[in-house]
Amino acid sequence: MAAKGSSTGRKTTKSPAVKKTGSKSTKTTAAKTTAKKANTTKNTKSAPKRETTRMPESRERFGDSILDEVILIVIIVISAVVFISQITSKMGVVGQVIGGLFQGLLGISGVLLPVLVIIYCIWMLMSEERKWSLVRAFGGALFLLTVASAAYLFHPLNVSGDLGFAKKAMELFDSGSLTNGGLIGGLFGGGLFGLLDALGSVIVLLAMLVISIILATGRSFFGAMGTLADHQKVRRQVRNEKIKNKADRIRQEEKMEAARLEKQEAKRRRVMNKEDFNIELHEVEATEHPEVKETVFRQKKQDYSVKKREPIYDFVKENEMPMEEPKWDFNVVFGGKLQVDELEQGTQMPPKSTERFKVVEPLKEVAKKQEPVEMTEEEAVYEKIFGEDNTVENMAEETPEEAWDMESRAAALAAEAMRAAEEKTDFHFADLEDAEETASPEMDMPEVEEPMAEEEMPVEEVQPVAEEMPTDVPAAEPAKPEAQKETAQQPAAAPAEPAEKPYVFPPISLLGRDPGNSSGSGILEQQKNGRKLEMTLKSFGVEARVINVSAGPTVTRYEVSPSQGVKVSKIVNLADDIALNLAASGIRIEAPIPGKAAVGIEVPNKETKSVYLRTVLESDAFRKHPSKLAFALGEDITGNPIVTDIAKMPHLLIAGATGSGKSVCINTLITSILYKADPKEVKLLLVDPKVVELSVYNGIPHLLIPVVTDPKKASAALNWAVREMLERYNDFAACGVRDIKGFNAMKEEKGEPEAKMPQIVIIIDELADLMMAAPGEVEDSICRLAQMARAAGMHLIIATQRPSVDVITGVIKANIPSRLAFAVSSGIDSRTILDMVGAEKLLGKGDMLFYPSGQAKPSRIQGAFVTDKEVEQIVDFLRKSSRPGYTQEMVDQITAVAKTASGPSEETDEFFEQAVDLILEKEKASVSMLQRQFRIGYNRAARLMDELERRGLVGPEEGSKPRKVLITRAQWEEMQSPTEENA
Ligand SMILES: Nc1ncnc2c1ncn2[C@@H]1O[C@H](COP(=O)(O)OP(=O)(O)OP(=O)(O)O)[C@@H](O)[C@H]1O
Repeated sequence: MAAKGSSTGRKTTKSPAVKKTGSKSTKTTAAKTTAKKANTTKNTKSAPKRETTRMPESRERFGDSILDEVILIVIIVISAVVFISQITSKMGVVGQVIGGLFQGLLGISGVLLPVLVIIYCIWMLMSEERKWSLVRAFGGALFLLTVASAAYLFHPLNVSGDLGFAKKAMELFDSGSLTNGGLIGGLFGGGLFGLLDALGSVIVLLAMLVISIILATGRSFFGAMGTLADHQKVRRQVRNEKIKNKADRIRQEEKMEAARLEKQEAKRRRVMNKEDFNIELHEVEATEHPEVKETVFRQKKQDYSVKKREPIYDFVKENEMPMEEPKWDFNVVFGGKLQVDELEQGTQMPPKSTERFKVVEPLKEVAKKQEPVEMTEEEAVYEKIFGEDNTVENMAEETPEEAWDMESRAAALAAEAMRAAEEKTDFHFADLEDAEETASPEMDMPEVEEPMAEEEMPVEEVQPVAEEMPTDVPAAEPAKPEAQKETAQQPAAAPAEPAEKPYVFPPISLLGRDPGNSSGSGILEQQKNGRKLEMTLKSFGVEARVINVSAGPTVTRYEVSPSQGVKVSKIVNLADDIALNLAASGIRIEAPIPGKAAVGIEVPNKETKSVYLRTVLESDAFRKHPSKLAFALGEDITGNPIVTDIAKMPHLLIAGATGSGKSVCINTLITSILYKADPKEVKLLLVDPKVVELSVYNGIPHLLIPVVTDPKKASAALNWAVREMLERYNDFAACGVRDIKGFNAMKEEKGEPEAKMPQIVIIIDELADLMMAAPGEVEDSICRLAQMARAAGMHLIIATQRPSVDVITGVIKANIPSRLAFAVSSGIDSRTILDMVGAEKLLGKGDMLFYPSGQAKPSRIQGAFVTDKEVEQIVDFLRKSSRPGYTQEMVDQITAVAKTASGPSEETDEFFEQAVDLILEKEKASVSMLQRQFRIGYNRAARLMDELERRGLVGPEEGSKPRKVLITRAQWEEMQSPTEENA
């Protein structure tokens, strides 16, 4: 079909030429009887000539017409006749003549000649390349000559040497047959043999054979050899590929099998966990927010773990953190004396838990083994607070100068003992006694076991029994009941007697120790990911090398150095593709890493690791930090502890979606202060409109006033803070100093250390709630504090889960330079907090971007983790060892401020009269004008405008135009006068 089609096509293209030729021959030859035939003949003959100009493509092709095909068929038939005539005598006389002629001339080659011709013609018919080739014909002839000569050499004819050439030739011709080379073979082969003998002749003939084949086929001999080699190479490659694929398949199957097994194992573990945990719907004890409910996973009630208030955190954490079970309690309380069997006997620990209470070497001995280290004065003090050798024995050996320490630590130990007993029995000593009065350094340790033995009884029964035998408990003399929780909930009613009592730093053992078993990404995984990263970038045309890898607790950073001419933005744009190739949940790209000629690609670890607050607090960075406001933030991307100074920030904005880790961060901040600063040096003002987050701190000595939960009071507290700040400025001016440092240094010099000013940290957990309640006042106070409080030693920490512009207003943002962003839901939120995207890529659970003032770019940090339970323990300890620092007087003072602060805003805004003056002066009114003029928030300005409208002073809203002022100054004065008269 194709051949037919092409032949039709060819005919169509050829027709004009045919026509032209026809007209030309008509002109030259007058009488043409068979014009068509003549035309056709002429056409075939003259075609090559014409086609040089008109149809160059068809000139090269033989067989474009049917006639060509006919010619080829005729040639094939003639060749067949020649061939048959030579192999049989049945072709008659003609056959005999033809046979004799060909065999006489060529011998065996006479048979090969028609065969070759037939093959060639068939090839011509089949092939697309239809052109006669002289070279091929020559190659064929050479081949026949070679064969004939070879036949002569192998089968020489016996020709008499005496004959002349003509006779000799006749004889060769006559004796030509299928077994020899005939006349031509005899002449050429004979000549060759005569000249080169047998070997030389064979070599020449072989050479001729190769040349003839090359010429006839048109294929290069060496090319063919090369192709053969290539074919073999390709075949080998294919075979290798197949083997590789098979290996890959097997590996894949193995992987899938491993994944399946892992899944099964995980399922099994989940089932086991489910058996261990009950799901309870826990209603938080906040009566003001009865709708607040959380689903928590709690360990099944065990006789030793029943407690009224359980911390709320997810069960994974509970599993991960062995500190939940007070291994360290026993170290500290019993100084390593208590043995496992005693414990088991006394506490009825379940077998799983007792593993953790292994025999602990007495700490004193451990201390002895340690090499004496030279300590600075500060470290020595620190060691007293943080060291684990604060056992009773050690305390007994202490000098009288350290008596305060002994006393306070005795209180601490008593508190520990009580807490341990409480944990075991659900019995709260706080309900019965005053820990301070009963603390005694000479505690009789074994007695401690007795209340624990009560554990064997059902929990319900423990309480009455405990009440009946208070003397059984070492630090449990009957005392006036002091309801600590009531203190927490009704702070104003907690008058604190001003008792001069030194602050006892909470022991570090109250915080859980890092078990150190979980790891970040392994080295192998890092190498694999590094290679994948390079390959991925390469596949997108980015030449880059991974030059360094830093593995942090939750993410691993690959430092990629791009080649010359690669745009950094190109790598940044590939973030999603890289995440896809590394099968990562999401990656963040830091381009470039500040101070390095590399781009940081942060990939989440498959296994994340919690950063324990204790680890950071025990680090030199925290211990040796000179500031009392050192904040143990967490660990950076390389796993180094990060400690920052709140005093330098000087104010901090913390924002992040719900559940991202803000509250834990605030807890670590407060805990850092509790471990670093005496209440005389640092005071806290905690504002918690959410009620549940910070109320736990009620009763600690650092608090200026009890935790403020009422938004109205919060705004009053901020007003108080502003006044305090201004008073401090007055004091500075009076003393001729510039800031709190100068003031305190001066007082120290004068020998009046008690007159020193404490630094104040104001912490607001959830700004959004405050902004809703009293937007204008809160914004005003925050701004004034943020602008001026630094020198006065007052610092603001503001947290919010709503990073929107109506909460974090431009004014607030402009005045709070340091930012801490936790995971947020969108790039827009990230921009609101950090002025750049990135926080939306964070992983949650304490993964944060810390952007302090003065730093070029935010740095990624995994926040330290402190559990609610640990916080409770620390607070319990502080409550028992010291008194709250606030007085009723102070609380009353703030309440009074609250009244005045809420007074005018409830009725008429304090700016009302000034607003009237302003609109009368400008003869127009708009909310933005009021905002600008009085520096108040939108809500307050809008309320002011509503009030103006209600009183008929301004007209209604007119879209974007300012409102009309409906009265004149004279009218307003008239309106005012009767009021004044009444007044
Ligand atoms: N640094 C951390 N390390 C490990 N896990 C953490 C860390 N911070 C928080 N988490 C986990 O995240 C959970 C939620 O944290 P947190 O309560 O602080 O969130 P939040 O941002 O305060 O939420 P909300 O705004 O709703 O109060 C915690 O219960 C804890 O399991």
